[in-house]
Parts: sequence; structure tokens; C-alpha cells
Amino acid sequence: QEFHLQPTPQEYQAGQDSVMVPVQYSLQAETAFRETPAFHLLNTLFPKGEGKDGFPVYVGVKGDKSVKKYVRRVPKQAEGYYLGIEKDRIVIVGADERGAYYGVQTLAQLMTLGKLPLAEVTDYPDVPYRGVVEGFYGTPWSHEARLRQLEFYGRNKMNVYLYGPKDDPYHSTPNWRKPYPAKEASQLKELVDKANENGVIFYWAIHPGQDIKWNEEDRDLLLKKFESMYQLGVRAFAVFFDDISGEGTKAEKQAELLNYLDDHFVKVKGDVEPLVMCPTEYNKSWSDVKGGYLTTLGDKLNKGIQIMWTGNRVIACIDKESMDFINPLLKRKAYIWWNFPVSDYVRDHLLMGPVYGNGLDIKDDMSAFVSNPMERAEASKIALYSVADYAWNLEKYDSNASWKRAIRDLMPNHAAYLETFAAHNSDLGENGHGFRRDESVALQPALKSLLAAYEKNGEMDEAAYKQVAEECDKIIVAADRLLASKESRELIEEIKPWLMQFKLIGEYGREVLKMVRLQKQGGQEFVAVHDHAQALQTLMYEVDATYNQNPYQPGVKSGSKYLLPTFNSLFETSTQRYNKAAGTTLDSRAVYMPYTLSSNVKQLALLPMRQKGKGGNVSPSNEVIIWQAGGEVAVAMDYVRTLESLLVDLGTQGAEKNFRLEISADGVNWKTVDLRPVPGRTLLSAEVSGMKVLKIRFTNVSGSEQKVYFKQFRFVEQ
Ligand SMILES: CCCCNC1=N[C@@H]2[C@@H](O)[C@H](O)[C@@H](CO)O[C@@H]2S1
Repeated sequence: QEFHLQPTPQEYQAGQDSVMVPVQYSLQAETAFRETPAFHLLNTLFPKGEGKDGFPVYVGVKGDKSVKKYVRRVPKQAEGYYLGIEKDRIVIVGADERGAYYGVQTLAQLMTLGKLPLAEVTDYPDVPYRGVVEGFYGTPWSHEARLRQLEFYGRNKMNVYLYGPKDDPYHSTPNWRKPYPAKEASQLKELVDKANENGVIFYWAIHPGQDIKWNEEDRDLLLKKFESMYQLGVRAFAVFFDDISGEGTKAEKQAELLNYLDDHFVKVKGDVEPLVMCPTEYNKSWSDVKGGYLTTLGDKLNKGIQIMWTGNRVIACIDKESMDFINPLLKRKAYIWWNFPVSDYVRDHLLMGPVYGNGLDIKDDMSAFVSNPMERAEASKIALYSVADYAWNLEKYDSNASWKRAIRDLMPNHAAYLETFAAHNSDLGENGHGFRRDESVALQPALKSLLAAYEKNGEMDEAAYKQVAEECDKIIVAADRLLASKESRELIEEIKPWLMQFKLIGEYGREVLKMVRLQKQGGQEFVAVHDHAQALQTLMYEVDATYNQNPYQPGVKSGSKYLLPTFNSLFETSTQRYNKAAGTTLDSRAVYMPYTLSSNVKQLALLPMRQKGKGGNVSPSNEVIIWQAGGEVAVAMDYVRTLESLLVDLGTQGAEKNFRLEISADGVNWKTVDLRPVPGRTLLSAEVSGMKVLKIRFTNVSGSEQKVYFKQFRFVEQ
């Protein structure tokens, strides 16, 4: 693995020569420099710290006397820096303070080489704001995880962390008006301090839209909350109006509020970053340009205010066409919120694959590129490393090389094993956004040709067979080594269920390959191997039914795009063929899904059906659903079954008046079933106990379009 600076610098020239890493340095800088994060980092790099006879290190920013000689080498771009390593000195000059800090971060990386190459680095970021928005649904990151994240951002030259976890009650409704309790407040202060140490701007976001009143009282309460956060050290603020309905969605009012905050808070304080706002119409598929929401914001919002955008859809890669659509409407460069590797809509999957699909030609079209990550903080670092690499230097970005480096950076002593795991844990599976990722890329050809040869004409592609068998062995070893790893224990604890599942898939694949071999030989041993494979299926089902049981997409999916489906196909085909030849009746079902969803409501049509224990549920959506009059969602059973209970939750009071639930035992005759609201909740319960069902149907019978949430649609069989 040859050395590579991260993120990929704009310009890096290294000669053949090098100097030993000095044990001590002597600082040539203005005294003020000693107050900066750059100094504190520099001071950790030399074993014997600072001493007047140490190796001279000239550090400063443009305009400092100490580095006057080098000022012409410094890039003009904000946060740029020049780093020069010469025989008798090191020189770091930043275009600004954060640039100097980044120069020291680059020096830190070069020092890991054991000796310092005589080199020159002239570097700067392509995109002004780069980093992470903790904006997902689900368990907010822990305090410790956030502290680790901030160090990671400093090392990877990310300069933004936006704090906006949907499930923090003081960020969103109902308590956005209230100050944080003492414990949370002191933790936030610690985060702000940690962010400053690592050159990261800590944005505190507020999400008031669901219940804000457009009056002076709420406006002043919001200002007061900002003031209380300012007292904690926060110097950057965001206002999120996403995923809401009702009064709060009005563009004029949103703009008026933001401009008021800009004029009476940001401009008054003088040391606060430009405001960032998250619009209600935050992606093209949800925007109604003629309706004027976006152009109102573009026209009315003070120029300095940043406006976020997720692209053509909620989950979408960002390209030139997307930017050419939005920037003219906003009359500024959109602040990209990229919804990857966030997985709060596919919570049973880990997204450990490469960051790819964003345009390499849009560096001048974005004011920011920030990633919305998984609720699993450590596991998100693979993607975040590459987001940092991409946003710093788009043209030189290489997604696969970056992915490999990200894995090595995360677990230097287990990189090969983590790469094996990550390679087969990258796709999302079917989901309501239709967003997919590639998976098992290196093994796909062998999986496909092994399957095709065997299934189409019962032949054995020996080369493919060998490659898949070797991969199964690698999978089993990788899972064991990672589960037992002392390195990155926090990561291992986050992904443990998936590692257990991954090992079982490796073992299952090994048995299925034996089944294919034995079926062709007709050996009796087939039965014993078949039964072992089935035992492994049961163990996989139990992992899926036991761990990560969240109310949205419960369970533990791994290798779900090609690896496991291929093994399941081989299991079914070899068993069917064996049964035919031997006259046996071995169970050939590998995985079972008895329920099928169908819907003519656009945002529901793609939602996956999930079987959970003795029942099923339609995967919920976080979004506001536009449900047309007469629109329906239906679930068909494979054969007549008996229901125990059925729950529907549209996140809206009185939904039972606008929607009708019907059950059919034959798919022809329908019976309407009462929907009873659960007191004090938006949950509706249907009295279906003992009912025979072949099909369920749920329709908007209000005669008009309904805007609702699709939080739950779940039934249990008797
Ligand atoms: C333009 C930026 C606003 C994006 N707001 C979003 N809110 C939701 C996030 O909380 C979710 O994590 C994300 C993925 O489900 O979807 C949307 S994206």
C-alpha cells in the first residue's frame, strides 16, 4: 500500500531525498500562533517537543513576518496552505488559520513515514464547507462517538459538523424552545471545544417547523435559544424546515424568520458563521417550481444565508444537471446535504461500500458537501473518509482507491478482513427511495457464471466454483478475526450482529457448494449436507429476528444483493434436482416471503414488505406522503391465512375518517373493518382477530388528496 496523503492534495512534489524526523523543533512564529489549534497539533508531533536548538519550523499565515519569505507560495483559496520540507527547516504557511492547521495535519501524515521527504505541498479545498450533518432518524450518536468523530474530521480536513439529530427533543419539537438541561448543555460545550481544537465549525441546528407559530413570541424564543447556545460557545447556526407539514412550510415566513435572525443575531454578534437553512422542498422530486417556494427563498433570503439541497431526490448522487437546476432558483450555490451513508430507511443494512456517483465536474457549483451518515458512527467512517477526499479535490477523486485507504485508515491491522466484510455489505436492498449500491463487485462474475452454468445446464464452472469457495473461506476467517479484534473495539461492537450474520453466510455458502458437488455425483451424503445448510438458514433467520429489532427495518441483512441470493438459488436448485433423482422430499425452500405489497400511491409503491416472526409489515417512510384520493395500498398473501391483529399509523389524528381498511378471504369479496384510534396516539388498531385473509386493502376514501406520514402498517397472524 504506497503512501498517499489524505485528502488527495492539489499539488504534492516529493524529491528522492529526505531528512530524519527531528526529535525536537524550534518554533519560528508570531506569539499569537501559540493560541491556535495548529500550534497544539504541531506540539504533539515531535518526541521531545519544542526547544531552542530544535529543528526550525516556520509557521504562520499570510501577513506574518516569520513566513514573509514564502508568502507567494500560498494558494489564494481559503483554507489553503503551503508546506515545504527542506534540509534545514520546515515551512508551513496558511492562507488563513485553518489553512495553517491543515498544513500541520499534512505534516503529521508525512511524519508517519518515519523520515520526512524533501517535499512541497501546495494545497487547498475545492469546496468551501465539507463535513457531516448528524441529521438522521434513529439513536443519536453518543457523546464519546461525537468526540471521536471530531478528531476524525480534523485529520481528514473536514471543517463542518452540523448537529441536528431528528430524535433530540431539544433540537426539534416539542422542546426546541427550551434550553438544554445542565448535562446535555455541558456535553455540547465539550463538543464545541473539541470541534475548535480540530479546526471544525460546530453548527447547532434547530428544527422548529412542525409547531412554530409565526409570531414575535416564537421568534424571540428561537433567538433566546440561539443565545443560550452561543453562551455554550456555538458560533454557527442552522434552521431546518424539513420533513414537516402545515403552517411551518410557508416560504415567505421561513425567509422572514431567517432574515430576522441574520440581521438581529448573526450580524450583531459579528463572530458567527453565515446561517444555514434546510428548506421544506429540499429535493427536485418534491419541488413545485411554479408554486414558487424555492424562488421565494432564492429571492427573499439574505444573500449570505446558505440553502441546503439533497439533489434530484431525497437520496440521490449529485451531478452537474442537478446543480444547474437548483442554483438559478436559489440565486446562490446550493449547500449539498448528501444522504449517504445514512441508513435510517434501511436500518437492517450497513452501507460500507465506496463513495461513488457524484460528479467530478461540480466543484464550483456547491458551497458545501456534507454527508448525512449512519447512526453507527464508527462504521460511517469508511464513507466519510471518502467524502472528505472527494470534497477536497474532486478532479483527482478515485472512489475505489479511496475506499481501500478508508478501510486501512479505520483498521490498519485488520484491513484485509474489513475489506472482505465491507465488499459484501454495501447495498441497501429494496427501499422506498429506490437508491441502490453495487455489492460483492469482485466476486459477481464468478457468482453469476457458477449459477448460470449449474442452473441452466447442470454444468460446473470449476474456476468460478474455486473462486467462490475461496471467498467463503475468506469470509469465515474475516468474520472471526474482526469479531475477536482488539483494534477498533467501538466499530466491532456496532457491527457485531452483521459480523455474526456474515460468518453464517460464509459457512452456508461452503455447505451449498458441497451440495452442488454432491448433487451432481448423486451421493447419499447430500442429505446430511442439506440438513447442515438448513440448520445454518435457521441460525441466519434467528440472527435476523433477534438483533437490531428497530420498529422500521428490523433485522440483520448481509451479502443481500448477490452473495446470499446466489447461495439460496443453488440450495433450492440442488435440492430440487436431488429430490427428483432420489425420489426424496427434502425441503428446498431457502428463504420465505409469503406477503406481496402493491400500491398506486407513488411514494409507497416501492416500499419493501418485511416478514417478522409470525407477521409482516410494510417498511415505514420518514417522509410526508402525498396520498391521492382513491389511492390504495394492498397486501396479498400466498395462501389464505388467519389474522390476529393489524395496526396502521399515519402520524395524523383522525385518519380513520379519511381511510378505509378492507379484508378479503378470496380476493373478490371485501369486508370493511373498523379502525379504532388508540387513545392519545395516531395509531389505529383494526379488529381482525380470527379473520381469514387472502388480501388486505387500505384506501383514501376522503375524496381528496391527504398528506400523511406512513409510520406503520403491520399485521400479525394467529
Ligand atoms: C436539504 C437538506 C434537508 C434534508 N433533510 C432531510 N431529512 C431527512 C433526514 O432526517 C433523513 O435522515 C434522510 C434519509 O432518510 O431523509 C431526509 S433528508
